Amino acid sequence: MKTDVIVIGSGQAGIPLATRLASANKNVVLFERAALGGTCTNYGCTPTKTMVASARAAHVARTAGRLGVKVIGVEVDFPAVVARKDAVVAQWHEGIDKRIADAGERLTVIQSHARFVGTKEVEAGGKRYAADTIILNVGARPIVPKVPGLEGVPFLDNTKLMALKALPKHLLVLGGGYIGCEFGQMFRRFGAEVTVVDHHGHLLAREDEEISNALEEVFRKEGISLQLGTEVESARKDGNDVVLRLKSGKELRGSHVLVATGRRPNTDDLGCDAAGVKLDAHGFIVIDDGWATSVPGVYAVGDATGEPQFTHTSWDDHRLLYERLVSRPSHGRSDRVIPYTVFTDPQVAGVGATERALRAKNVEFESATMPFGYIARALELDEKAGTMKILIDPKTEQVLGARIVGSEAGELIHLFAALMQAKQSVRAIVDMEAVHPTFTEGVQALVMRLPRFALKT
Ligand SMILES: Cc1cc2nc3c(=O)[nH]c(=O)nc-3n(C[C@H](O)[C@H](O)[C@H](O)COP(=O)(O)OP(=O)(O)OC[C@H]3O[C@@H](n4cnc5c(N)ncnc54)[C@H](O)[C@@H]3O)c2cc1C
Ligand SMILES: NC(=O)c1ccc[n+]([C@@H]2O[C@H](COP(=O)([O-])OP(=O)(O)OC[C@H]3O[C@@H](n4cnc5c(N)ncnc54)[C@H](O)[C@@H]3O)[C@@H](O)[C@H]2O)c1
Repeated sequence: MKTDVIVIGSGQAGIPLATRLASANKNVVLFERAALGGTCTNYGCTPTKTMVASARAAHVARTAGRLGVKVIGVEVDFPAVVARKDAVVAQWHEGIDKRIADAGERLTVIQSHARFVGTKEVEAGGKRYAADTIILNVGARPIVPKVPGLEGVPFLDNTKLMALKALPKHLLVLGGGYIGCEFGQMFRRFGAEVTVVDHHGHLLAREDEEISNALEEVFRKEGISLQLGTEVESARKDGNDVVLRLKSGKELRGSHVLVATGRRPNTDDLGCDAAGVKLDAHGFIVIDDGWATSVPGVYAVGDATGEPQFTHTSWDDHRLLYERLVSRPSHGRSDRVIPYTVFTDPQVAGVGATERALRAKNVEFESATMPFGYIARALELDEKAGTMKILIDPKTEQVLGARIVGSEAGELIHLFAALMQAKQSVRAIVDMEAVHPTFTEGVQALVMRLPRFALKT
């Protein structure tokens, strides 16, 4: 069958590209081998942030005494938490189904695995489909680290953990990155014992030390055990327990293990060789600044490209690639800033470079830091944990990087992201009147800690 456009994968870029192209009178075939909506909707952002909200409610109730409110007997109804999560995911599915229906007859959705059998030809469900334009939005899946014995214990990934019917007694988390931190704190707040193990010396290894430290302090206070800078040598099952043996000889015993050690692209079963689509050494699809692969007319978007693995990045890939496909000018991958947020409590949000990265490249910078607890709003709400950091270019006053660990950090970081995208001086934040009492006042105070913006006598 010949069509105008083939989209493989219904992730954060695949569905909007397929539906918008169909609405623009292209005949589109969208292939999806699992649930429509991909990782974010089914096993990622939507379910986790829904469950994080329940975990926070439990935490706020348990600690309400600090605000002079007595709460007696906080109990987490884990099946109810899971049911609420499933209901929110179902609500998203309704939205996806409507969007696909609204795209009309030009869009055909085929629930099947698709793989290349030629340059511009794919096979799915025993049939062949060809198109001049093919878009790959195949996403990624968990990496299973080479730990002897791990394959033999029934370890969990993010999908399996969220499908549990009962709360684990003691969750061992392998990996202290995004998933390890979000799930680790969430399950601790639900009432499980939690131990996080990472071979790096800090949680969120890519961050500057003081950023990781701020989160580690909170985790330790909440009773999460951190085993950092240590290798897991082997794993084994012992009765109902799972045991991780560390290189030091120490053994960690838990009821369940979550593996959260990064995600690899879903390209090993895509038949890229048959098409001549080039992959890098880790299996990521090699693309140019305009999402074009090594085969003219074949594009790739989202997690499988090796760009930062975020929903907003994949969605933005769709927005910018669509403009190119309909011959409207658009900027490329390199001309955008990508903010991010780890949805722990406090959140950890960032944009641009870390100090470590700037130093490694010998880039000149000025920096300022400020504890989050200095903010009036933080004091009033008793949300004092965290810290903030800004790095600017001394010549242009533009932001090179910013990090916020604190309440609503994921909202606040956009102040810096917008300035960076507009390539404007951070002076705008000094000159802006910030409403009192808001967290944004604290962001302004952070910027005014840079000596050039300090109040003068
Ligand atoms: C637990 C967790 C929490 C997360 N939380 C956040 C968050 O809070 N914020 C954020 O920005 N990001 C978050 N992410 C990351 C985010 O989910 C992804 O970056 C996002 O979903 C983008 O994915 P994508 O569009 O590249 O592809 P995906 O959404 O992964 O979709 C790819 C689709 O392609 C299908 N597919 C693959 N190969 C084939 C094939 N050959 N044929 C047919 N179909 C195929 C797959 O079944 C899948 O449905 C989280 C991820 C996880 C795992
Ligand atoms: N809030 C969000 O935006 C969000 C939430 C969840 C996931 N995600 C995305 O999903 C991606 C994958 O998340 P992730 O947490 O799996 O990966 P990650 O890259 O964030 O963290 C993986 C961690 O595992 C550690 N690690 C790797 N191998 C190990 C081993 N053998 N033993 C011990 N530790 C080991 C690494 O040092 C690292 O700290 C993230 O990078 C992110 O892009 C985003």
